[in-house]
Amino acid sequence: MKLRGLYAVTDSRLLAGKFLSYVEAALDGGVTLLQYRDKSGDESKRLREATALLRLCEQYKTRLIINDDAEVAARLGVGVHMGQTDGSLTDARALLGHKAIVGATCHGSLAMAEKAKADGATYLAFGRFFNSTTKPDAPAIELDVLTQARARFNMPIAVIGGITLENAPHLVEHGADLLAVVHGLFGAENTQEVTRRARAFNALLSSR
Ligand SMILES: Cc1ncc(COP(=O)(O)OP(=O)(O)O)c(N)n1
Ligand SMILES: Cc1ncsc1CCOP(=O)(O)O
Ligand SMILES: [Mg+2]
Repeated sequence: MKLRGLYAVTDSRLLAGKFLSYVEAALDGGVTLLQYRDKSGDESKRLREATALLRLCEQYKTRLIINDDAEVAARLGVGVHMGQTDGSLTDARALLGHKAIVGATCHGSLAMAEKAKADGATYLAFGRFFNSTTKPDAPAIELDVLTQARARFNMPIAVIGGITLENAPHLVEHGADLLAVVHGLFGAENTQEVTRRARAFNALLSSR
């Protein structure tokens, strides 16, 4: 599967009061994958918001990914992103079927990436590469991991953590396919700026 471009990741706190308008602005600028990431633990809210995002994604022909929760992904017929403590990747793959996008957090570990590949991951996610206001405590990793991963894996590689339009070119040069971004995309003053940033992130990946 060819997966390359901007991977927009939502954040319920950052997007409070402007959730759908900011997501639609990003979709308008071009989004390869949209991840619904909500850590509130409010299940009915999660299902309601994810359903609203699915409608928008259908309109813009974008693939929706649910963070952490393979059951919700199965209910909606979309993909899932699984962290190291979010349950079994093999089970998620079995639940969602062979066509679904199943992403896996590998932090900075090639061994985790090998296992994720063997367990049926669609893409491998590495990070955090830079300081992140969204998840400051995520383990920091070096750019060198990306170089090694690119040389070893012939499958889509997502990168995450403090990515901005200024630092993203380094990640693309080192082999990233998907730029997974929260604050660097949605931490904008207005919807026009979100759209401009989405276009600019995509331009970094389309020129190579
Ligand atoms: C694309 C992408 N990469 C990594 C993560 C982080 O997943 P995880 O380690 O499970 O942490 P949380 O996001 O659940 O806090 C991600 N969500 N997306
Ligand atoms: C979920 C996650 N995992 C590692 S860093 C991160 C947060 C990404 O958000 P931001 O792009 O704002 O740093
Ligand atoms: Mg998780």
